[in-house]
Amino acid sequence: MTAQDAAPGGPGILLVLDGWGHAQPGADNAVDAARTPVLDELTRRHPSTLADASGEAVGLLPGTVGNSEIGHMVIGAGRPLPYDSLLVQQHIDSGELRENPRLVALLDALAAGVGALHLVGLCSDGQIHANVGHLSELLAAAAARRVPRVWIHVITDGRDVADGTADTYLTQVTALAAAAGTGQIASVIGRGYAMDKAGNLELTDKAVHLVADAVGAEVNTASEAVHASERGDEWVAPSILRDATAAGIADGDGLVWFNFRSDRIQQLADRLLDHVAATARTVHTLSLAQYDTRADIPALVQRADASGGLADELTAAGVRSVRIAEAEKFEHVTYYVNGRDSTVRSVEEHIRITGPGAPDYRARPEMNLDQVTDAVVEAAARPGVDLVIANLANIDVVGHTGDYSATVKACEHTDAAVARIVTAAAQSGRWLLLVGDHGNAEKMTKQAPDGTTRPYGGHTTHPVPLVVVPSHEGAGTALPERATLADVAPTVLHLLGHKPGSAMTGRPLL
Ligand SMILES: O=C(O)[C@@H](CO)OP(=O)(O)O
Ligand SMILES: [Mn+2]
Ligand SMILES: [Mn+2]
Repeated sequence: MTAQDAAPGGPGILLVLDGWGHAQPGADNAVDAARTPVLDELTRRHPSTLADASGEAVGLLPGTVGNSEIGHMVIGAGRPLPYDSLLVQQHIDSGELRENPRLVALLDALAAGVGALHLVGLCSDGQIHANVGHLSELLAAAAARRVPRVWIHVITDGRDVADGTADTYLTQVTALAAAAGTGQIASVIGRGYAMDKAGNLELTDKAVHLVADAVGAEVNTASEAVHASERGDEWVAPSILRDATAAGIADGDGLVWFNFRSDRIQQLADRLLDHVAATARTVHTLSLAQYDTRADIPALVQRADASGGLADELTAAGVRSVRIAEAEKFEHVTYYVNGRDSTVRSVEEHIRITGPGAPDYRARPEMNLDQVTDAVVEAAARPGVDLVIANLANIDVVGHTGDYSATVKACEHTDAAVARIVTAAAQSGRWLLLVGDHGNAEKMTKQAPDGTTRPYGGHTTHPVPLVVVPSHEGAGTALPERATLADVAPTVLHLLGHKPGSAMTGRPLL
């Protein structure tokens, strides 16, 4: 890319409002109900549109809700990327998974050595971290290779799907095992313990000792464990089935992780493998899709290449960017926007805001938003910074509590933060592009399989608002009626005065 390619452009701010989706006004639309005068005014006064952030528009299976990983990867890549859930499903549908040489070798070794197979993963069809449907293929493969014993370690959800649905998924797991002719639920634990990603190792260790050593509350049935939970499906206590107290990992066993997303299972995977090795056991382990673990876990399905996006184009053009988010979403504005690349490039500065976490954000919908906003305002004031890329986590993270009023507050806190950022942009002659990464807070209830309407803190297939606030009044033409997240990077490059990257299929929206 050379200077003469440059269109007129200048410095700016790319601001991702996580979980900021668009839907018609309604009783469960917290985004619409919240008092957000600044966002309302920006959307009214400046070029804005709706961007598709789910399904095939971003590289997911049709009808699949968006998620932060693919959302930020596509925002950075400027093109849809086949996501791990899609690649795994294709591998299953083609029959390749069942014949995958790595899987066959593991299963045959267990059959020959009479070792047990442990299957560990989130059991729901939320399609953000896992799909319980993938379990059936693994069970079928184990049955076909005559593995003598298959233990299923269930992680319950309540976050990607409506809370209070874990029992339904347990029934589904039991049915899948019966259909495959192999597999038995050995343990049950909530994702709050097993899928912590914030370094709360006391939570992770409960899952480690449950799966590795069969240490947990003894229950007669998995349902008993679910119904005993006082904090919903996400926090089902670590429980071991009475007829599976021998289900700990024995030397020579095999273990397949069936979450296709790494970020919330990798802490458990590393911790469990360390523990097993430290107790003189060898476990042969595979993951359905690639993990970012310290341990080298061979994957059955490889990731799509996500290079050639914004990070590469900014580096090539010498455009300096500052990345800012609080811990919950820090990897999103660095690793994922950069195409699953943890390199801190010479033109990048990464600022991770830490502050008091809260196991329950209902009580703290503001999270660490003030500190994040301070950092954005400070970076925007620096002339040497061409681009600020920041994520405001509140609408999504508080949305995941499923608590409508807390989520309304999260939207209102976000609006106040946007007000400060708009002022900072104007004072430093910057344009500002605001966009959601997927929907969440615009739909806070969902019908459960039993027909009841329940609180829902999960993601949606709704489009997300995309607003371009020009660097000076009067600039900025109308945007197309509809866009996708793949158009964000080409638009950011255009606003900076550069052409889209050659690998980008999205287009500049103005
Ligand atoms: O919290 C998470 O891990 C998922 C929901 O399970 O949300 P997001 O994709 O926004 O990170
Ligand atoms: Mn998100
Ligand atoms: Mn989310």
